[in-house]
Amino acid sequence: IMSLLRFGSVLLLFGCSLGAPRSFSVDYKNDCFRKDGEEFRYISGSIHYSRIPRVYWKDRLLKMYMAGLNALQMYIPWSFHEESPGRYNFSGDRDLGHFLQVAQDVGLLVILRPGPYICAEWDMGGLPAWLLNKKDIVLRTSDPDYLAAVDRWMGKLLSLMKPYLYQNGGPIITVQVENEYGSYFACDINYLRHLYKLFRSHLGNDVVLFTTDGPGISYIKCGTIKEVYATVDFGPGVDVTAAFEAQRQAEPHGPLVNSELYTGWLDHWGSPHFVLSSAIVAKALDKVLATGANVNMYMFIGGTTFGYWNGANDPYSPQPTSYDFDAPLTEAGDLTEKYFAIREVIRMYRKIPEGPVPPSTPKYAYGTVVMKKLQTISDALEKLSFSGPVKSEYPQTFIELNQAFGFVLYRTALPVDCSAPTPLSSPLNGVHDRAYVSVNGVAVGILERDKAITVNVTGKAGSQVDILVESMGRINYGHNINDFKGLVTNMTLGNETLKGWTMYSLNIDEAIRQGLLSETKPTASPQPAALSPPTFYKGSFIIPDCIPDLPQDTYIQLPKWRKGQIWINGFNLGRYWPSRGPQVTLFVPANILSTAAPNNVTVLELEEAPCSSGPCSVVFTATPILNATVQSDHKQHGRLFVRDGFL
Ligand SMILES: CCCCNC(=S)N1C[C@H](O)[C@@H](O)[C@@H](O)[C@H]1CO
Repeated sequence: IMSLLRFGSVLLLFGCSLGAPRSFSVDYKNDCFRKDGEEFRYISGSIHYSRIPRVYWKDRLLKMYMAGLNALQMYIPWSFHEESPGRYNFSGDRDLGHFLQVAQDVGLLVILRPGPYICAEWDMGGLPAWLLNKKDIVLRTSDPDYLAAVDRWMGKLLSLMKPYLYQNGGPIITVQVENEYGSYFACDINYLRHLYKLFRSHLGNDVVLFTTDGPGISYIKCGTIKEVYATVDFGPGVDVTAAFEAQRQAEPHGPLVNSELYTGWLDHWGSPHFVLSSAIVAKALDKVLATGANVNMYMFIGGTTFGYWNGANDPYSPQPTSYDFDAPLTEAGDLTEKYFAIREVIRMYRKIPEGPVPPSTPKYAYGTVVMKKLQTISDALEKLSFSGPVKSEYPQTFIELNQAFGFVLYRTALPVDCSAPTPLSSPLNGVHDRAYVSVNGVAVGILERDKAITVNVTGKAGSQVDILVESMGRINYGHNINDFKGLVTNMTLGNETLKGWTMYSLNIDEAIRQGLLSETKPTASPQPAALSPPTFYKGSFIIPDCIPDLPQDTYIQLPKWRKGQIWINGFNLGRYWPSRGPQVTLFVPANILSTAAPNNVTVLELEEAPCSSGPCSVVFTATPILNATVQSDHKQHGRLFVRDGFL
């Protein structure tokens, strides 16, 4: 008997139990989930590992656990892990397995949302841009080329996920198929059925699969199949009873689930920063929990969309670098009044863990860093274009030039003398998404998708016309997610179509990593101009290693700069656009800073840096600014105020 007891205790030590095997299922009889045979309700929060540095995953997850959550909900952005076909990346900040292990160590179960499409204000809703190599691909359908890529990706991903299923000893209790498919135009039930069979083939028959759709029959009709448990999502202000009645139309029995109770909302460049009061969120959470329903709060922490990863809404409206979402934990993981208000609501429904909540991280104001002018994009072409120039009669798109993100330089020449200002246009609004136009190295204007399709140019025949085109992020929701970038239609000068193009695919990130950009000899004090050709600037600062606790998190602000991209020690921090707002500062996580060497700051200013009137600088401050006044030329999104019922 002693040896049996000893053996049993060893098994328990390793999380096995001599009793019933680990199980998680839907109990249709009692309208609930069951975990290991016991009734179970999840109170969950969304966190995107792809928007938080790996070093901070445990801090954020602990804060979520201490708020009283028993689960987290996470997306897997396909493009984050397969940037080109067959080249997978699951390391460092993309180490999915490590994130799942930390979640389990902290004591959080996992609601996995692997897509293949995820929306999430992520470029093309998480779908990799290289799918657009097939120009007429119909994404999120039974398109054979799309499904072949999905089968390969899901074969790789779901095989990695299987050991992390709850039944197999891991934290994953449920897996979502697709994402709000009922909101998509295609309504291709065979596609959903294909995904169902694909998920079952890799994950087995035990794991609970579910779908999520808006709380209405119009969404549920095309978003659900009988083999997969249907859930709904809705924000504060939506009538809870009506929303769950909609779910009951698809699932007369089984647990009630709100998969996305919005705690805030997304931002767009040029629109006011969205905030939602703690009282509204707490009241909405209480109403949902009072029904006995399961709930996931979207977002519990939003984090940062680093690099070029952000998406856009349609009509074309790209989202900013910050994904703060006015969530209970700020972009930097700081505790807010909303965090504690939510915690008090949860306390009414389940025991809250005892003990200290990990504190907000200190922020350090490293101060001003003087910036020196480097080369313009046009001057540095041979350093930036690793693949060299491509010539063709008509402009090619980013994808045709084998580029997914960032910038491409399109070069041509004036075919005739333009002594009078002559319109250079994209008559079909084909600049995707913003273009910076120079003639013989002099900036002459900006073209912008849906906003500005013409600039006037002058110059002699043969003058060099440089058009730097910037992708601002692919549409991630709705009919037009197959969002090609670059000059996607022809350009005209006057009434003539411009022909004879030389295009440079630019790998700026690699050029900066290799330190290829050089300073330029200071020219005679340039006249202050309203616009300059896209130009690099560089500065550096030392963080002394004798100050305890440094480096710490910080924010970077660029006073009087207009729009561009920032790299710190080669890490692509994201886009800045203080001239449009609402975001003015960018979060700088401590892990990209160093006390062992000077910290290099590289800025690509696309419009005009405040450097012509003397030394220019950037500033590292301790406080974020996400709600600056914005240009009011931006309309809000109907769906935002209609579907999600915000007050
Ligand atoms: C303006 C249209 C927004 C569409 N997206 C909506 S409703 N959302 C639902 C979607 O499932 C989620 O990924 C997020 O994209 C969320 C908004 O944060």
